[in-house]
Parts: sequence; C-alpha cells; structure tokens
Amino acid sequence: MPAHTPRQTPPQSRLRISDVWKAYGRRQVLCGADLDVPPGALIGIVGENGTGKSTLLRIAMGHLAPDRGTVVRTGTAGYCPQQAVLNDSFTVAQHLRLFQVAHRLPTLTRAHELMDVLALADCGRQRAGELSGGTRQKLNLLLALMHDPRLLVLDEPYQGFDWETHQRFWSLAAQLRDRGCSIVVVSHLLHDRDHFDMVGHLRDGRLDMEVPAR
Ligand SMILES: Nc1ncnc2c1ncn2[C@@H]1O[C@H](COP(=O)(O)OP(=O)(O)OP(=O)(O)O)[C@@H](O)[C@H]1O
Repeated sequence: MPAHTPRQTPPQSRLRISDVWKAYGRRQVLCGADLDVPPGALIGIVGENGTGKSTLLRIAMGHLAPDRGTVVRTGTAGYCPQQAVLNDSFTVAQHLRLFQVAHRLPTLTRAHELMDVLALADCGRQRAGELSGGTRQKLNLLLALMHDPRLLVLDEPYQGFDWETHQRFWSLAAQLRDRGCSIVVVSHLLHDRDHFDMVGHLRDGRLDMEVPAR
C-alpha cells in the first residue's frame, strides 16, 4: 500500500434489541427481551430447549418480525442458522461461488483461509447432499463468515464438530472478537461458557445477563 494511502478501518457493528415480544399463536415466547452487543463483544445465549433462543436470533437478523419492540443493527452481518440452508445438489465450491457473487467479493481468499481453519479444504468437489452432518455444519459456518462480517449471529454453530474443529472454532471466534467483531452464539455446552464476555440466560421470555466467573 502506498505510504500516503489512509488505512481503511472497517465500520464498527452493533446489535441492540429492545423490549422484544413474540408469540406463535397463543404460545408467548419472548416477553420484553433486551440485548446489547457492543463492538468487540463475544456474547453467549443459553436457555432450556424451546425457550426462544432461535426465535430471538431470527428476529435479530430480520428474518422474523417481532410483535413489539425494536432491533437496531449496524455493520455487515453474518448469520449461521441452526438448520443449514444449503442446496444439496451444489458442491461446496459452487456454494462458495454463489455467496461470492451475492456478497460481491473480489476473491475467495478469505473463504479459502477459513476452509483451512475448519478442515474443509479437501471437500470443494463434494455435493452438499453427500456431506456428513458435521461437515455440512462447517459449510454453514463458512458461508456466514466468508465475507468478513462485523457482526456474527451464530445459532449452535458447532453441532457435530469433532473436538479439534470445536477448539479451532473458539480460537477463530476469539481472533474475530479481538479485531472488533461483535459475536452472539447460542450454546448448550457448559464448558463453552468460559469463552464468553457475557452470557444471557433466556428465561420466561427475557434475557438475564451475567459475566461468567473465571
Ligand atoms: N414457526 C413456529 N410456529 C409455531 N411455534 C414455533 C415456531 N417456531 C418456534 N416455535 C415454538 O416457539 C418456542 C421457541 O422455539 P425456539 O426454536 O426459538 O427455541 P430454542 O430455545 O431455540 O430451542 P432449542 O434449544 O430446542 O433449539 C418453542 O416452543 C417452539 O415450539
């Protein structure tokens, strides 16, 4: 880069959810949930099955409208849904190409780096429908990360990962957080709690935030 070219700092991201309510028919799931994810924070969302964690994340991403409340999102976002949205007849490489076009990425350099981190590099020619559950989930995560978003919303992103990939995921999450990325992760695993700066317990439709004890 020429000496006179100012360095581009990527815009900061933020997610702020305020007083969000959501019911499915008569089933009231969220009852005034609040969540503030500042730049450079790694926040875990925990709670029993069916308490509304995925609902909250879908609302955060604008995939589902709340009945009441507001969501403010700034900066580019990457979303890893609980169920991978893949085309089973496309290969891994074709998925990358599709997302490259969608995100208007000039190269796939970052995607290839992430394929190495997630041990996906040998899978380029495999069709999504032929992938194992864990490998499918790696592709799901890769597609959420490959455009280097400043906000990451990840719904149980490491389901089916082997232990080594699981550890690599956490190193990657820490690196991204240290670069100012805001990250929200739904987790069911007790031993993951040490990785979080804050943990939000979803109970009775609201989030109680706690700083995990080290
Ligand atoms: N589209 C829908 N229509 C009706 N009910 C739904 C719908 N989606 C979710 N629910 C219900 O809303 C509640 C919350 O679901 P949600 O998937 O958000 O919970 P969760 O905390 O993510 O669960 P899990 O830990 O099992 O992934 C559940 O009782 C679920 O059955």
